[in-house]
Amino acid sequence: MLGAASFGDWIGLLATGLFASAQFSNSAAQGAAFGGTIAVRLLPALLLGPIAGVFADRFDRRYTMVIVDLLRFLFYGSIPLVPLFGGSPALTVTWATIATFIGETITLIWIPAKEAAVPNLISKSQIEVSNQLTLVTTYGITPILAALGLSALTAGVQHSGVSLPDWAQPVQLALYMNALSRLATALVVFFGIREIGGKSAERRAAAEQSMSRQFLDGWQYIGRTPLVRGLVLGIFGAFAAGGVVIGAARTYATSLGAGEAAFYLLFGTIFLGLAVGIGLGPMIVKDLSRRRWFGMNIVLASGSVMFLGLAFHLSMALVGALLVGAGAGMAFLAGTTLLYGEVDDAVRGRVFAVVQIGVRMVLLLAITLAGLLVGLGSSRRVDLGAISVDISSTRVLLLVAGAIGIWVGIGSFRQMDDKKGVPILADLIGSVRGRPLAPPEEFVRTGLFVVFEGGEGAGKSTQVNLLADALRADHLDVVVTREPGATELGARIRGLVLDASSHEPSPRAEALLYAADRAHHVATRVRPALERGAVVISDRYVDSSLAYQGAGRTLPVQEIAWLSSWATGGLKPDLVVLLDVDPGVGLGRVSARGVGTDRLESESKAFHERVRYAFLDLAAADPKRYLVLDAARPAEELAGEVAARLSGMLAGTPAQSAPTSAFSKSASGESPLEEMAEVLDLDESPKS
Ligand SMILES: Nc1ncnc2c1ncn2[C@@H]1O[C@H](COP(=O)(O)OP(=O)(O)OP(=O)(O)O)[C@@H](O)[C@H]1O
Ligand SMILES: Cc1cn([C@H]2C[C@H](O)[C@@H](COP(=O)(O)O)O2)c(=O)[nH]c1=O
Repeated sequence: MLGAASFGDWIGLLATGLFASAQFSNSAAQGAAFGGTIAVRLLPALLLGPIAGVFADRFDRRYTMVIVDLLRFLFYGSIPLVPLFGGSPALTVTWATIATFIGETITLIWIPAKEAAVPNLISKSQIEVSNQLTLVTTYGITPILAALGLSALTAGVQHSGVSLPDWAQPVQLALYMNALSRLATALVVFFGIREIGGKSAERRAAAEQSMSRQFLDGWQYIGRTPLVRGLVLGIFGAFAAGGVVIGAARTYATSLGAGEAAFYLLFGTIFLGLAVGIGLGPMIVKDLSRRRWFGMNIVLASGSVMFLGLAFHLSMALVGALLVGAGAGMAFLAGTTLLYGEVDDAVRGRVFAVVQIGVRMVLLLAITLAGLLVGLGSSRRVDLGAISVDISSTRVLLLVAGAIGIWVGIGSFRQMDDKKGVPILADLIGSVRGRPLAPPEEFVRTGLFVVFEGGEGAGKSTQVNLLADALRADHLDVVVTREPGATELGARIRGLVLDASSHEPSPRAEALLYAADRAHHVATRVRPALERGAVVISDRYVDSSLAYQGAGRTLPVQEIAWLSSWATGGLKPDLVVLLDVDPGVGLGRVSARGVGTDRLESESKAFHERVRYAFLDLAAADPKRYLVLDAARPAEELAGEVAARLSGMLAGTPAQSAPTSAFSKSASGESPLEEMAEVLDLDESPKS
């Protein structure tokens, strides 16, 4: 219904302009009448806008919408009637202007009432889709349909040769359509959407205040609520970027050496981008945090404005314009969706009134200012060998506006980020793939988390024990643990995944079992120990899943990474010691133990080769966090290297400042770790 009404509005906007200009035969008067009527249609936003929101919050929204629509039906419907009753062209245009002005003025009361009512009708999860639908129909489909419909009507009548009576000319019909669409909306809202009516206790209480108090309260609410303030400013920023491009488009097209058609092409491409962004954006980013997406889109729109400033070919400019539109559209969608969800019902009307008026003002101002500035500036052609570029005031303006926009975008991203610490690009890529990254679980981590990784028989347990003994010898709080099987639940999971006699789990089930063991292990053993400041030494952790289930079983490594990150709440080790050994050597050590092999140890040589190289790749990707050791070397030498690396890391941790610490000196004047490190005459500086 709203789509139909929006169609009526757009067709009405065009028709009123055409209707006014058709009253004159002189082309200058026609132009003035067309432009003047359209300007009048936009002007009321500036005049009545600020108090329109108060109406939406103060009075029953259903009645407000119905009364406004009935009035619009009467005013818009009266416009084509004036000449029918013998009105002169001057009177007709005057009345068209007055009726349009009144109609548009009261529309400003209708819009916030509608915007404020919608979130009460649908669930939070449906808000974005509903917004998408509204924005695409209002700004994408219906204006195009209106323009096409009107021209088809006019052309159809001209070609048919039928002479229609004065009251049934295409423009008149369009105006009746505009009026009737309003009557239809009034009837639907009154009879069909009764839920919009009534007022919450909060709104009833607020209505006791004076209108001016309510008006001020609305502004104060925006000012003191950081999220709402950030959203409102961000939305304005995105529209300012779009406005600057539109305002500068004509001279910009000339600077590209392209003609008048390029201007229309750029203009149209921005709107195409807007529609694409609003229509497809949510489908692409899926569950990405909307707060993050909002800031990212402002940066995208502004960055694209800068790109336009540098583009030297029309094809580049079109890509830039498409991205400006897409960024602005997606920012607007994310912003309004967040506003719908975050703003209380009692002030929603006022906040949305500020947004809708602000957006119009910013757009108008940006277009006008940009037009003015590019008009004032001059241009110089620079030859760069094969290509020559126009360095004009237009381009400088685009670069400056883009840079300011990026600054605003980064600011709003920082202010609203709800996933602090989660890398932006990885989060975006993960979301596009359907697995957004989770923010790390918050906890005060004072201990140190050390993990030993490697293939079968690499010597992990041996090194874990050597390190733990050295630390314990100095009465440090040390927790030795392993995966899978460190907890009671984990022990049962270990039996399920490793027992060669039990049914073999499918690769995905195996990955989930390891993840389940890890989730429980981290929650019940690792985190509590790290919280109290202990040194936690684990025999295997996340990398084992990446290597065995990812590379070994050839499951997608990113999916395993996401699963593990979810299971651990993002907990990463401080140090991973990778004991690298040829699988043949490691498996030889395992079989030499003479206790048989488990299900994974029995896997093929190729499987274990893949596992080995996956471990090495992981270490190469993050060398600061890893210590890679050749596990074919004697166990004591390896322990010495681990000790040397660790002693550097323990400095400054609570463990070190404990009354008895790894650094408390023995009779020889050295701590146990230092003594271990001295086995190989190693210094204490961290190595990778
Ligand atoms: N550096 C080393 N050089 C030679 N043998 C070693 C070395 N380190 C450990 N070993 C021996 O290799 C065997 C396997 O060692 P360990 O149990 O520590 O390996 P692991 O990596 O924990 O094995 P798994 O993968 O089965 O858990 C043991 O018998 C151990 O004594
Ligand atoms: C944590 C983890 C382990 N595995 C495999 C690796 C080994 O074959 C066994 C664990 O036995 P260990 O000899 O006691 O180290 O499980 C795995 O495939 N995925 C994992 O996440």
